[in-house]
Amino acid sequence: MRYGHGVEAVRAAEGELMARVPEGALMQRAAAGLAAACGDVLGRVYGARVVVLAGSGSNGGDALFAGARLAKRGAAVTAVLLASDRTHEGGLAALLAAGGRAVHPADGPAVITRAHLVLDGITGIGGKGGLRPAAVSLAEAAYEARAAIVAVDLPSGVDADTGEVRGAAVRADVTVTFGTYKPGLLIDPAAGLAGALRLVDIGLDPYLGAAELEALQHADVAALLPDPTGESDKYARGVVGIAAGSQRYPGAAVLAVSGALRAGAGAVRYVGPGGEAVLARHPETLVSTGSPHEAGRVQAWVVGPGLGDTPQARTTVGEVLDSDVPVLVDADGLRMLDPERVRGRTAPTLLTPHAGEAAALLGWDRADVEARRLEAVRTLAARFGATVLLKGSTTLVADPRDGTPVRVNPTGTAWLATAGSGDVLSGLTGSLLAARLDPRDAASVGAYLHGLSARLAEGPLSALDVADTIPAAWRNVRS
Ligand SMILES: NC(=O)C1=CN([C@@H]2O[C@H](COP(=O)(O)OP(=O)(O)OC[C@H]3O[C@@H](n4cnc5c(N)ncnc54)[C@H](OP(=O)(O)O)[C@@H]3O)[C@@H](O)[C@H]2O)[C@@H](O)CC1
Ligand SMILES: Nc1ncnc2c1ncn2[C@@H]1O[C@H](COP(=O)(O)OP(=O)(O)O)[C@@H](O)[C@H]1O
Ligand SMILES: [K+]
Repeated sequence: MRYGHGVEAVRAAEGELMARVPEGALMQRAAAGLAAACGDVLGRVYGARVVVLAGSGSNGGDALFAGARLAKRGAAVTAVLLASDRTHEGGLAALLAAGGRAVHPADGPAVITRAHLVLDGITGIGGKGGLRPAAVSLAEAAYEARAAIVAVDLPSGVDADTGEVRGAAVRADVTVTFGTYKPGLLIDPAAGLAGALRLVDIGLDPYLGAAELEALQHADVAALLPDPTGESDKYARGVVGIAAGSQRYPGAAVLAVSGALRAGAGAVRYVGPGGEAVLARHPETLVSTGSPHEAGRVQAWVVGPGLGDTPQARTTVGEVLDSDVPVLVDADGLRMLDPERVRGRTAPTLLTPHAGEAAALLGWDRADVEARRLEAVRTLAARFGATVLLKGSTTLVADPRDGTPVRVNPTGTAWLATAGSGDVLSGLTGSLLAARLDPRDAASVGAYLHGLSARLAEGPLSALDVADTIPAAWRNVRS
């Protein structure tokens, strides 16, 4: 598991640790890890041209001390001092003593153009808002130069706690972060500016407290995957009911059923007008045309994909919500969903909106949901008393229980932004719910396998390709 903590938790942990170690020790640990990472990026430190963009805080201090270490190893290091009267004194002295030099920001672009590596030490967890004008031109010069850009702790200009980017920000190739991952490194749009992540242990772990975010890794997913045992029959493995599709969108039914069948359901019951299309593709499906409560016993329901917005669709959603098994509500099922109705359910509910659907449920603009995903997903979970999986370039899963870390999905590719891939996710996740995974686990394992399937499919893909690659993703996680 990868854990993430917000700025307050990091500052508190740093405070406790600093009281136990000699002054400056933490910064030296950070700088040592940073210099080692720069060495790896450069390949050869001796003779390399390195530029340190040094802001006025400790982030600049880290970068200057790392610059000093690189200078001692034979790099030509130039620091651009963004606030020359407030530069970290110890860091600057160390750099100068190691043979580095310092220049005014006006001279920055010229040295950046010739650099092999630019260290972004403008702001870290103390940064507020986007980059200020003097820093913007340096960040642009770095982006245009051929240098590798290594961000110190965070790409400067992003919001460490939320992943928001409210103005100009550094676009890094690598971010070397200290002690723990910050939310802004894991959640888009900021995460998209961080490049490859590298965590340096500075000894904070014992003081960090409960995580705010978690990202499952292969081993965590492997431990959660439901495998049939020798005793299992199809009912024990879980029967999933799918109420999806319409005359107009029968494909959504096929896709949701595909996702469910590929994710190990013992059986799939399909209810709705898409039965013919479903059977043509998946003859193993148990199809009925009546209403959900006439369909036979299931261990979980998926309702919504391609359902349309008719009175019949509403009745279907209502009936499914009346059931006493876990329910996943997606797409059209999310229209006009009543929070009290969802809160009143006796079994868990999992909502899987994309940003547009989340915006409609929240009464926000879609752009605000995309900019403030963490807040959006938490607000929805609290309002509906349900687990919420918010889809998009970063998929998040929030649980209504207080203090439960939000899960961030680390897999996926932008190729997933293809019509119908969300329908596959709903079927896949429904199967996991039917296999009796807790809704938060079902949602995060579902998103993980979905994203991994898309990656394994490599390149352009259709929604059915994603479904067809789920078994390969399952094996990949197990291997
Ligand atoms: N504490 C520890 O033990 C350890 C901390 N560590 C390191 O310290 C970092 C945190 O350091 P920090 O608290 O000094 O804040 P930091 O990120 O440097 O930024 C604050 C400065 O930036 C300025 N500034 C703000 N916004 C700005 C903007 N938009 N554009 C430009 N400038 C802006 C602001 O100036 P002001 O607003 O006062 O003008 C202020 O001076 C942390 O990320 C990690 O790298 C590691 O060494 C491990 C041990
Ligand atoms: N830029 C992106 N990067 C990664 N995954 C994405 C991106 N955009 C969308 N996705 C994923 O693609 C899927 C699209 O689902 P959805 O929006 O419901 O589409 P549809 O309704 O067409 O099925 C979701 O799993 C979502 O997380
Ligand atoms: K930085």
